[in-house]
Amino acid sequence: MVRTIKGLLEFSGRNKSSLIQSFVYRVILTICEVIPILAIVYSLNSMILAKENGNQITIKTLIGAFLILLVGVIGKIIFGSIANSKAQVACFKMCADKRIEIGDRLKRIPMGYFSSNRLGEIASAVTTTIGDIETQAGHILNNLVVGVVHAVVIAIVISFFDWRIGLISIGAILTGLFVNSLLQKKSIAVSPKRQEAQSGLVAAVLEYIQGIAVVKAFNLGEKSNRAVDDAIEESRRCNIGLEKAFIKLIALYLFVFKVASGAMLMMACYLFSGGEFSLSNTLMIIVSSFVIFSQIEAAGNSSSLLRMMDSSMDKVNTLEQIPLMDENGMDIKPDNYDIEFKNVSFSYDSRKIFDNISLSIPQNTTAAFVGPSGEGKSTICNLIARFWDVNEGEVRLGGYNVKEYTCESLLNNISMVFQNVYLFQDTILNNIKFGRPKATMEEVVAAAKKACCHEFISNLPDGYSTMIGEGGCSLSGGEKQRISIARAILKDAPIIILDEATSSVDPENEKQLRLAIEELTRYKTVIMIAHRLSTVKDADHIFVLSGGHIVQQGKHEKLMNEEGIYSEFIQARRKAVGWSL
Ligand SMILES: Nc1ncnc2c1ncn2[C@@H]1O[C@H](COP(=O)(O)OP(=O)(O)OP(=O)(O)O)[C@@H](O)[C@H]1O
Repeated sequence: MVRTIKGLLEFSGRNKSSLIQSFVYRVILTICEVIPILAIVYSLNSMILAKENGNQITIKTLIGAFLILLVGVIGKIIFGSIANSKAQVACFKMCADKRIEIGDRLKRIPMGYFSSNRLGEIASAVTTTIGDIETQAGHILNNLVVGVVHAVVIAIVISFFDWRIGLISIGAILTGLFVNSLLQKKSIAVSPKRQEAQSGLVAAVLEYIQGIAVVKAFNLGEKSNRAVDDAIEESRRCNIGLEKAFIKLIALYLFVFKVASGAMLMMACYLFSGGEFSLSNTLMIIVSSFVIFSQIEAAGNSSSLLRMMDSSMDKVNTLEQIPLMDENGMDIKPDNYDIEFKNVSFSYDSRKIFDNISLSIPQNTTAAFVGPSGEGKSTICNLIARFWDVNEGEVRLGGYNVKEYTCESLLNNISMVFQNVYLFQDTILNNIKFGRPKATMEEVVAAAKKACCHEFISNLPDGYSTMIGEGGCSLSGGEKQRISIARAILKDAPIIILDEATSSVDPENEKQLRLAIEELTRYKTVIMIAHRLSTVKDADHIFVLSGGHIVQQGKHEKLMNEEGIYSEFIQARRKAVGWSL
């Protein structure tokens, strides 16, 4: 428990003091909960004393007892609500901070980290795992703190009346805590399995949703459902396993306190019958024996969740320990935008893509990469933007190795327009402003006009405020492309990486797309994966990739006059299935 409290305080970051305050208020609240017992003792004593003297209990005594009771109740309400709100607000803030921290971190880790399994892991960590901590951390820890403090305070009070009954209650608390530690040990074994199952479930559901179009097109309903069904089954099995693992120990935990309550009660009666205990003390112990363990018993259920929270925090913390690519990066503003590959070798895991390639792209020129499918054209772009790190050699931008930049200062220089455009579930305005969040409406409209999308946006019912579906699914391919170009125009970065769309668009859309690209690439350094002969022909420099090397390079005319795969391809274009031009 102490370990979890320490872990939670570390996890809470800047909300640590609110969390500590909530614990302190909980302790005061617990003391307030003991006060009514004092009121009972006070009234019983007065009642018995009055009876012995043949008198009636006075109004003054009753008011006194009532006031003691009132102090306890008011204290409980005030400190309980402060403690609850402090703990809950601290948990919400701490989890919001964690989600933002993880989001920031994800931008700065290599793309290699994001395999499909990891997507499930990350998604479940950010949603369900942090969600568990958010909703449960405050309650679990408060229940435990209240449970233990409540029992200890009453045990101390009882010890003043009779040390033997005090010993029974303290012995029960210690035994209960021991059983509790067994419970947590058990939990160490089963909680990570449950979390693994949770990640697997999220990964399976994500994959199912992402591939829903293929599932429908190929009528794979049953087959693909099986993966989700299996993940649900595994998650169910782990959840039930978790419960089963705890059932016996929780029963033992409750048994200890029930037996102790009984023993306290019997002991009080025994001492009363032997004349060692007054009636009022006996009644007080009887009342206390019912109250003393009520909170710590309730805390027993929470304690089984303690380890679950522990492993939730561990899981989130591991995400925070992924090494950042730009830990030692500097905020660099280069003087020029020349791009250079110096003896670069690169592999995805064991699959080698480039073997010692060198190339240079002077600023304000257009470089086109062509070659058969899978030869590494997109990979060139990924290396320039440092989505991946080279294995050997250097990629340089403006005279600096891309590894010397912070990710942010490197990407400030680059706009990327992908073939598969992704638009966020937000307004068109915000999707364009993604390129420069502080842009004014006039600047957004100017960019949209240059990208030839102002007209169709203006014709939408809500214009720029029109909401688009996740992934931009309510717009046509050409419209999405032009919005992504508007976004890049607004960013106005000096380097443009352009993966030209291969999908055929109608002539009107194609004309608009070409105009938009012309606007985007004017006076810029352009790296393009070209799919159309017309764009390749105009490039200042063409690089032909094959077999992990640059097999040819130069202008279109030069390459056409050389023997090699470029001219062969152009001449026998119809045969060259799979080429990107
Ligand atoms: N994240 C990745 N992990 C492992 N292998 C990858 C990854 N991305 C690409 N590859 C592989 O690296 C090779 C080069 O991929 P890349 O996308 O750069 O080729 P490309 O020339 O752009 O292909 P295309 O013209 O078909 O788009 C391919 O064989 C591809 O399967």
